[in-house]
Amino acid sequence: MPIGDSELILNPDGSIYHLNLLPEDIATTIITVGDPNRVRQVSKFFDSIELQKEKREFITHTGHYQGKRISVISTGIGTDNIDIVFNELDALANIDFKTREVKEKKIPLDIIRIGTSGAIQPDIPIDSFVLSASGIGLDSLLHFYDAGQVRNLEMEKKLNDHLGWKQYNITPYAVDADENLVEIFSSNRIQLGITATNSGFYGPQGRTLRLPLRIPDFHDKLASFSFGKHPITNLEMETSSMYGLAKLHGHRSVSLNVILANRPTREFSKQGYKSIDNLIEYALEKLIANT
Ligand SMILES: O=P(O)(O)O[C@H]1O[C@H](CO)[C@@H](O)[C@H]1O
Ligand SMILES: O=c1cc[nH]c(=O)[nH]1
Repeated sequence: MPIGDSELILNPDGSIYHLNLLPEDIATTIITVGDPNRVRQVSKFFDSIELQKEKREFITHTGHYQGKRISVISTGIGTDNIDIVFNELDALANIDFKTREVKEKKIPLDIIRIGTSGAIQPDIPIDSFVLSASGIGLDSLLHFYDAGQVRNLEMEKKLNDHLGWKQYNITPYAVDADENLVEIFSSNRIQLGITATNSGFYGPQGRTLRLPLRIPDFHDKLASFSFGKHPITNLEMETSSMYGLAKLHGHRSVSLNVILANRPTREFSKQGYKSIDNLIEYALEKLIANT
């Protein structure tokens, strides 16, 4: 049955509603960044840029880097935006916009986040890199999808028992990164860890400026949890939902983050742009060497 006009929304030029893109505009390798200005920071490394489009906070550049076609797209902040970006990217790849039917032969995408984050372990240096082996969702996005088959239910159970946050109506979900992409982007330059994703930057990451917080031992509870080889290392706002929605759609996803803040030591990077540049170069190098 064709997907209705109110569900798959196309603009008058045939492009998808929020991303403003046509199916041919995207590569199958996609870098996502939160900050729209970071799109330029990535594409400045490309040998050529064939397409630049934007709408709202969603800027896309598609080009070639050492012979590989790559798209870089800004998601803006938060898992609510990840819901839009991942559903619309999948639609671009796997729904026929003319018939409004899901295509029989699916195209898998590789989606790599180059983001920024705050460490919750004191020994993770500012400006270092963390690769999220798993994402823990303190947000609620994945609870709206039938996602049991892609969640790490064993980790979820152990985590929920450890946190005891049902009293605050918080029931985290957990999803692992794509194993092959973890291998491709691993090296001694990047630390693997479990990333906790939440729906805000202040209270939801245990920050207080003027408002008192409800969970007094928020960081300690998260930082004292580990599963398998990794503790929870860092907090940011996209990874858990990326992993969930990528897996549900049959895509591969991995999240790489520069540590800009160390919450226990209360430090913040003084060279954020440069450190992000370093992670972009690292990610592009790994992409070319391995895919
Ligand atoms: O730098 P980006 O990729 O946006 O990532 C981090 O920075 C934003 C908050 O400042 C959130 O999106 C968080 O996940
Ligand atoms: O502490 C931080 C730093 C960057 N991004 C976040 O979401 N949190």
